[in-house]
Amino acid sequence: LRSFTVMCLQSEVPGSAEVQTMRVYLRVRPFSKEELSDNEDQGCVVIESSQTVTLNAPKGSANMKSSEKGIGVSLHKFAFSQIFGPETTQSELFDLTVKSQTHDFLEGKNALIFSYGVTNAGKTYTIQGTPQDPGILPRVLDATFHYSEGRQYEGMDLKPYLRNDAQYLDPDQVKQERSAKAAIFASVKEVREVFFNFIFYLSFFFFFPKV
Ligand SMILES: Nc1ncnc2c1ncn2[C@@H]1O[C@H](COP(=O)(O)OP(=O)(O)OP(=O)(O)O)[C@@H](O)[C@H]1O
Repeated sequence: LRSFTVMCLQSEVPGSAEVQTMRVYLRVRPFSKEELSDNEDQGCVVIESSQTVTLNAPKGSANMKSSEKGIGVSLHKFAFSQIFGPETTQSELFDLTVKSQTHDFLEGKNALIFSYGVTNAGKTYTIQGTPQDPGILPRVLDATFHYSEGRQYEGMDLKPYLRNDAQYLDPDQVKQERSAKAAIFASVKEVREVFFNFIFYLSFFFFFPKV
């Protein structure tokens, strides 16, 4: 059964260090034309309700063979926070799963999202998507940039520190930072001028080699 992806979403509960919430979603992708022509659609994944699914072992599979011999069962029922069928669009999936967590994340709460499934299940399509049909990641980035519009800190007295922290600078430190920045820009300008002069002389000799 190569046609489904499981997506887990774990987020922090405000005001509690210990209690964690985890939601597990199932997405069943449509069969491709090649899979349909290979008769892979055997009704193995049956969505019973928005939260329960029944999996029937495919014909000829080890699971089916052992159940025919009376060992084990060929039918399994699973429950999920929510199940999304093959008709679900990228935007519907985002709106119904990650959207509210994105808002919480932007307000400072931690969240973890991961997808799980066998090869060809649709993990990349779900997380990354295509330029025409973006997945969760570009949609979260889009929401993040929209959220940060008009919220940028205009002051110059904050400096990134380590991986995810910032230091406040006093007025003297701000002055030092400004002069260090000016020195960097001046050296870049100098390098650029030397480079352009070099290109100019090179093209001059190329066009007038005998001068
Ligand atoms: N919901 C969907 N609608 C339409 N096509 C889909 C959907 N999900 C996946 N596909 C298509 O199914 C194929 C397999 O999907 P994808 O590459 O995302 O699988 P994967 O789980 O990332 O595989 P792998 O683990 O091998 O990288 C791709 O051609 C993809 O475009």
